[in-house]
Amino acid sequence: MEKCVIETTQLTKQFGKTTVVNNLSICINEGDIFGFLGPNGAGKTTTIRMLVGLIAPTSGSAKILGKDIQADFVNAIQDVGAIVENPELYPFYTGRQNLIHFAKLSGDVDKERIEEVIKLVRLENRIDTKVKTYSLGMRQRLGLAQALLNKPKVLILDEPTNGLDPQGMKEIRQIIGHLADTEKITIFISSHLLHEIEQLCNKVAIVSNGKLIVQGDVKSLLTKEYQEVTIEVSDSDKAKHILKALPYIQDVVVDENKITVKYSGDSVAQINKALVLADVDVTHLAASNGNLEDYFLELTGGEVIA
Ligand SMILES: Nc1ncnc2c1ncn2[C@@H]1O[C@H](COP(=O)(O)OP(=O)(O)OP(=O)(O)O)[C@@H](O)[C@H]1O
Repeated sequence: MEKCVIETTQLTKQFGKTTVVNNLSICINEGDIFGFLGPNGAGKTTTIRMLVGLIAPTSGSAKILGKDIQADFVNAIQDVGAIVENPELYPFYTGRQNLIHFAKLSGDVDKERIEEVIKLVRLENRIDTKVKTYSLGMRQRLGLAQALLNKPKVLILDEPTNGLDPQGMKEIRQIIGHLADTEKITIFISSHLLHEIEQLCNKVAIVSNGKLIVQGDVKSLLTKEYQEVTIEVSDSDKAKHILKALPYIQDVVVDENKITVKYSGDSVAQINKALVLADVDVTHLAASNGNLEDYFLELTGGEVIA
């Protein structure tokens, strides 16, 4: 079996009588972009705080590159870069001055590495302006640059796109994807956004109420076997009859003049064509994501993941 770069074994954290992380056992392999997915309050941040040694587990253990976080903290953490909560940055320094400051603190970071990380997070254009003028996305990218200074083999990121607009989210996703590809960094990323994990990660663990629900390949766990489209038509009874006869249709549900169709493959155009050829006017046609969210509700026992 492949070795785990990050491994938790029955990791548990209780605050008073409340169990926030409950017997969590997960394994992240080298080169994974691993999504740690769960609704707000599922215990993601608490897990990450244990992974980076900010708090101690109540029981169980966590290892990074085979080294135990509790028993061998300094060695376990030496190849880890992390952003937990908001990165601490100095607003009256420029981005570059912040990086120089953090490089000095960590000791053995040379000037070339500072230039490299600026490029990796795509902040070349704004690196010499003060951080107080940065957008949230730019601050996150500077935080990421700081986490990269020591050339980590493992990056642990707690909701790095939280609060960003869609463009800012996309930039962070692109940067993270690029880091995994070119720098060969294994990445652990928490999120409550299903679509984000779907777009970015190859592996996923889904947590709810501190418990692992399932872990595995994103493709096999999150990708639907069928797609869904809603159609509005002039004659829904006739449309239903026609659609049900088509080989790639899995299900047809009629609600007045609105029809929800589950279909396999790439057949929206064919669905449209079949209806039009049978003289059914299609007044509206829209792809929907309904099932994925339904699937999640099922998995998390009714808790919504956006
Ligand atoms: N120090 C603490 N003392 C008591 N309860 C805590 C503490 N830290 C976290 N909790 C509780 O543990 C639960 C899980 O919190 P955690 O922040 O780990 O969840 P999360 O999945 O990261 O969600 P979010 O995205 O909302 O931060 C929450 O109910 C929270 O109130």
